[in-house]
Amino acid sequence: MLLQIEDVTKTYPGARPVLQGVSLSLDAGQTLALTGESGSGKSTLLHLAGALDSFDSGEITLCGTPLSGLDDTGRAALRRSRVALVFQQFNLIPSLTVGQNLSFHARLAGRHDPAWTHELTDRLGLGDLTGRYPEQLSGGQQQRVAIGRALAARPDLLLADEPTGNLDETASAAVMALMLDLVRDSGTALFLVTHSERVAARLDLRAHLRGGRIA
Ligand SMILES: Nc1ncnc2c1ncn2[C@@H]1O[C@H](COP(=O)(O)OP(=O)(O)OP(=O)(O)O)[C@@H](O)[C@H]1O
Repeated sequence: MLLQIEDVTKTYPGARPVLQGVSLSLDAGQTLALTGESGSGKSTLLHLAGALDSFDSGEITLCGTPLSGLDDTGRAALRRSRVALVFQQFNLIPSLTVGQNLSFHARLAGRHDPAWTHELTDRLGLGDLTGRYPEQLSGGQQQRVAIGRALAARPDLLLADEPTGNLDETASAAVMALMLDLVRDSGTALFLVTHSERVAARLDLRAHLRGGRIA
């Protein structure tokens, strides 16, 4: 099991509980779509799964490591070696070219593989854009760079929070199709937060959050 979430609860200070006993699991290479109304806790759960934040009770085991026993430093180390993230905001580094952005995280993690980065660049249709800066790209192109950057380090788990939320329908469909092809071919597991039933239907597993639980 790559990711196991067991009876997890989470309350932000001064607020009512967001997650109230959530359990789900994901095998290596599996894809999971998480849906739920706005404010139901989808991003919160995704952040917990990626060791980005702490939780109150229950357990999350990522790549065999129970997260409850880790402090911020331990969580950061696990994240760097195993997890990649793609958000609605593309979060590219503005002062780096497309080519430099693509290899940035893989280099940081000591896992830069030029042949794989080259393949990603080609398959994402970014070959002619590697010398440009993020501000010189369309939204769809920027998100393709963000996906390439995320997968360049060959993570075990890709966490994607509404990755096509800022794109129009055509760009959104193209980016989603590329992301799904790439995660399947590279054996990366995908935990995807989406509002789209059509996208959710294409993944292996589905979970729906309601009232702080998986419905
Ligand atoms: N850092 C925080 N501090 C306090 N409350 C927070 C924090 N982050 C989220 N919340 C609250 O927790 C609840 C769940 O938020 P979350 O972002 O996980 O929902 P979501 O399902 O991803 O929503 P959306 O679909 O609108 O992005 C909301 O009521 C939100 O206001």
